[in-house]
Amino acid sequence: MSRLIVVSNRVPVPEKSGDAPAGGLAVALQAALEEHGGIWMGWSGKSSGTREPEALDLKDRGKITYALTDLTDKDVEEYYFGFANRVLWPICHYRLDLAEYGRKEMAGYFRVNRFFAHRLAPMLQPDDVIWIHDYHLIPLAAELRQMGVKNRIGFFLHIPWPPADVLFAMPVHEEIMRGLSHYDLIGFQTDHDLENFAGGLRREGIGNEIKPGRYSAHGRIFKGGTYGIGIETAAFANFARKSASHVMVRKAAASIEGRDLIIGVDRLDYSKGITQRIDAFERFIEGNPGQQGKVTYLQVTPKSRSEVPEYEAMQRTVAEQAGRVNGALGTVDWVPIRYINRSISRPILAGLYRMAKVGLVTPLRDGMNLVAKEYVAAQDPENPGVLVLSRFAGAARELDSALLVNPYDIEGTANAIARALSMPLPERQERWGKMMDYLNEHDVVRWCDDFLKDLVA
Ligand SMILES: O=P(O)(O)OC[C@H]1O[C@H](O[C@H]2O[C@H](CO)[C@@H](O)[C@H](O)[C@H]2O)[C@H](O)[C@@H](O)[C@@H]1O
Ligand SMILES: O=c1ccn([C@@H]2O[C@H](COP(=O)(O)OP(=O)(O)O)[C@@H](O)[C@H]2O)c(=O)[nH]1
Repeated sequence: MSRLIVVSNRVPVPEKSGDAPAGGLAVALQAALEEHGGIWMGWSGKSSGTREPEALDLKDRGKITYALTDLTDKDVEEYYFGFANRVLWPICHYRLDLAEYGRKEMAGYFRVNRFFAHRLAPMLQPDDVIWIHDYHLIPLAAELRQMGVKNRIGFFLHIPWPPADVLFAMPVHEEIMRGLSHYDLIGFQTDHDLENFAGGLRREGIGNEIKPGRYSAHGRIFKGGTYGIGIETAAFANFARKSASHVMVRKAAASIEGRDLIIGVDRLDYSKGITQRIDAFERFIEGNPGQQGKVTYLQVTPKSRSEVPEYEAMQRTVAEQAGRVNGALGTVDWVPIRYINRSISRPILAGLYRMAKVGLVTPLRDGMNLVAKEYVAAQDPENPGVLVLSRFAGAARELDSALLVNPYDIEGTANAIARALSMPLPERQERWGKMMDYLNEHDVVRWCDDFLKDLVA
């Protein structure tokens, strides 16, 4: 394959060549970029204030060039917080009630995509393969095509794609759908997302599936497929084993004083179902008084997108709820919920996952949910914990040996927690073994290879 050009809103730039990347996606894409040579372009995460951003900041790391651009305050406000995270994010997570449309934000979104195209185009060579990631950058291919770029361009959506009736509530859905038709391959996390996309094309009368995996719309023919993102399974399992002796993990283990640990790890986001999960935990304790004082529920929840009002409001809601439940259920020597509002490093997280008897992953809607996969990979094969997983996470399409729950059903989730905590070892091992086999085979490197193979075919 020729050079690979990756574009995503956020770019994990290593400090120096050979540094360990921050997570699975970075590992896989950096490996692919190393192999073929290439560029990873995106937003620096910084603002240039009211001034036009300077030229791209280029950082060479081996065969990879990281190309970062600042955005103006107005861009960040309208493109990132405004349209991407207050319109596309809620719509794609089926939350029509939370979408806040504004002409200004929509214009800002398309303007920033044009700006990205103008910065990227001069660096392109005719046989480069371009891979664009996520909802922030849907119109980027259309902008590049407008400038005469004929390269193969693929797009992977990390979040869900909604059914037609939800999508059509978004005023600019036609432009968004048209934008997608400029790609050569569109990848979704699950078959449900792909079906929703095809349904939207049909319902709008703008296109259809002309043969399996091949679509026609807006006068273009393109491919669509399902590529559920994986993790670095073997590496994660390995460092979970080592993390057990990490000083912070040992301290955490000592502090729970032999109680069973239940763990939840999520960005503070309304899509993650955190309030319903706390309700379910409370219901579990109320329904199982014998568990009082015997379990600790650790909820790790770093703040996210705090400038968006819905996220800011959630900070208060979840903190108050955790406080209320602790007040109602706790005793002088037992705090049922430990609610942590900051990010924990992956090595420590891996050790905590391994210590936890139950991994509670109950989003109301999620593209994939890598935490679910990491929790499984981190388990001790001799004594694995149980994953309680929302049927509405993309991961549930793959990890069907988890205890699948409907997160809106508080009683059902409470029962699943009880069942997980009392599950006999042979059943735990059987369920875990099936999930681990799947994760070993479908790791993040395979995800990357599968997508790129189809893109260039
Ligand atoms: O960049 P932020 O605004 O701080 O948000 C963090 C990331 O959130 C989303 O993650 C999604 O991708 C995961 C990997 O494919 C998937 O498991 C998860 O279900 C999705 O929610 C977002 O898509 C990323 O672009 C953000 O960087
Ligand atoms: O304190 C934290 C919380 C989360 N994560 C990582 O953030 C990612 C979250 O990915 P996921 O797909 O579950 O959800 P997203 O936040 O992308 O919607 C996972 O790799 C977690 O290990 C982390 O490193 N520290």
